[in-house]
Amino acid sequence: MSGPVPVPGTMKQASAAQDTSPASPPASPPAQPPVLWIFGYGSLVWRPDFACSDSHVGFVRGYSRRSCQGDTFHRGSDKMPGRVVTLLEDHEGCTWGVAYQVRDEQVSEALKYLHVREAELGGYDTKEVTFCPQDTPDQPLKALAYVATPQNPGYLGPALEGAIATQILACQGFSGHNLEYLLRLADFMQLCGPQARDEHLAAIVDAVGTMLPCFCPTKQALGLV
Ligand SMILES: N[C@@H](CCC(=O)N[C@@H](CS)C(=O)NCC(=O)O)C(=O)O
Repeated sequence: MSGPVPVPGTMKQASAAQDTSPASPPASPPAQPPVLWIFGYGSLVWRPDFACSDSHVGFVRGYSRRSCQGDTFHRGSDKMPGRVVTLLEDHEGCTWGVAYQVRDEQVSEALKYLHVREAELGGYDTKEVTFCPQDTPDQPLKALAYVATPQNPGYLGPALEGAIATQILACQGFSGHNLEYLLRLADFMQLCGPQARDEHLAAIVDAVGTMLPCFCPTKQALGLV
């Protein structure tokens, strides 16, 4: 369901010397569904940046959100990779986010955009998940999620929340500071309500809060009073 659509004319043509049978017509690009749901659980919850026809807040079961993916473009650099989130399979896990409905021409536009933003620049791959809208959890939807697996070169793996907070505070990239990424996601989770609490995310935010005075000393600490 994802990945670049082959561009007609770039397919390998059979050479005349080797093959006298008439060339088969070029394969048409893979058919894309007229309606597709895309599940966002990181920056996509607050910056989807693609046109959609509908969206719902909700959750996917069987996965936990973890800050395990390194990011050397959007929120970090090659020397100082930031930390962004991915989904880890977890039988007892539940991750809240937003599902966006794209229709008709929106489908190819969204997939083309997300392939660059998520796959090429972020190291994410696509995975089908079952999304439960907050208001109708008994009417689940199949959705496409972008997941950074341990096999991708940018994967950093788990770390203690204090170490993750230190890394986030020190990193920024093309899309902004890594702290903005964390706090905007935390803001979204606040809006989802207490039933959506993400202990991992909350622990990182708490750790950042204990470290910020070191980064933002008070006037007293600066001897200005
Ligand atoms: N795929 C997850 C995570 C997406 C994510 O955070 N991807 C990074 C790529 S490394 C991104 O798009 N960052 C844009 C930004 O930080 O503004 C989602 O569904 O939200």
